Amino acid sequence: TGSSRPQRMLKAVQKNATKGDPKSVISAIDYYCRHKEWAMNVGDDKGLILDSVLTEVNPSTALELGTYCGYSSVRIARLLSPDSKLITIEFNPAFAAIARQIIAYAGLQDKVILVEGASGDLIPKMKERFGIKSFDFVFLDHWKDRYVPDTKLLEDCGLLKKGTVLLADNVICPGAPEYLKYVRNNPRYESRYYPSNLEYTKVEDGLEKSVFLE
Ligand SMILES: C[C@H](C[C@H]1O[C@@H](n2cnc3c(N)ncnc32)[C@H](O)[C@@H]1O)NC(=O)c1cc(-c2ccc(F)cc2)cc(O)c1O
Ligand SMILES: [Mg+2]
Repeated sequence: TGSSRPQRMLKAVQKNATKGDPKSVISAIDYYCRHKEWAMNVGDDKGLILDSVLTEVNPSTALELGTYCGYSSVRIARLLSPDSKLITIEFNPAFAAIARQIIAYAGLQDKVILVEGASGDLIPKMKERFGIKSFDFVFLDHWKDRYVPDTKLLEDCGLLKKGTVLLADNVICPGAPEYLKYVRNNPRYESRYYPSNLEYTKVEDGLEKSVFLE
């Protein structure tokens, strides 16, 4: 059987990026996905918005839901300060295996804890397993109909604190209409939409940033 798209993406990183250089890993993936084979990374355009929100928040503990191949894990971890950590959750073992290799190639394995499993099962275990009191930043990029249940789960597990920033990908394409309704009509959140485009295309998409106020 042939290779998979994630395997080809990893090959492109190993061929075109410099080991230990996160910026070159990001560029190698963006080049490959724009010119060779599309893939569902947050991408370079929305990536710049992710970078600016991260720089503003400067989180000590960050959570990512939906690692895929680790592109946004590398984007996030490269901007974390020395003792900060990113926990990223991915339930597809094949994707997780590629992501581990891409994160390691970027030299960021000490800042990223990749956990294999479903967000709904793992979020309630964050405190006991990883000693997390609360998250400063959450990047939602997994199944779009899990954004609302998992946000409620994070609230119920006491993993959000005053000022925690949630940043959600794909709120227009593929779309997360229930999530937009939830955060925009909820007095416990202050939300703002950042217009952009679906990764590597001209299709409209954007990120929704929601600050937890409770
Ligand atoms: C959902 C995927 C991203 C990953 O999330 C993991 N996952 C899921 N649910 C869970 C869980 N509950 N717990 C842990 N991991 C979990 C999965 O295995 C994928 O690897 N992302 C997308 O589907 C996605 C799709 C598009 C897209 C847009 C236009 C098109 F024409 C076609 C596709 C764009 C994007 O930017 C995406 O992000
Ligand atoms: Mg996405």
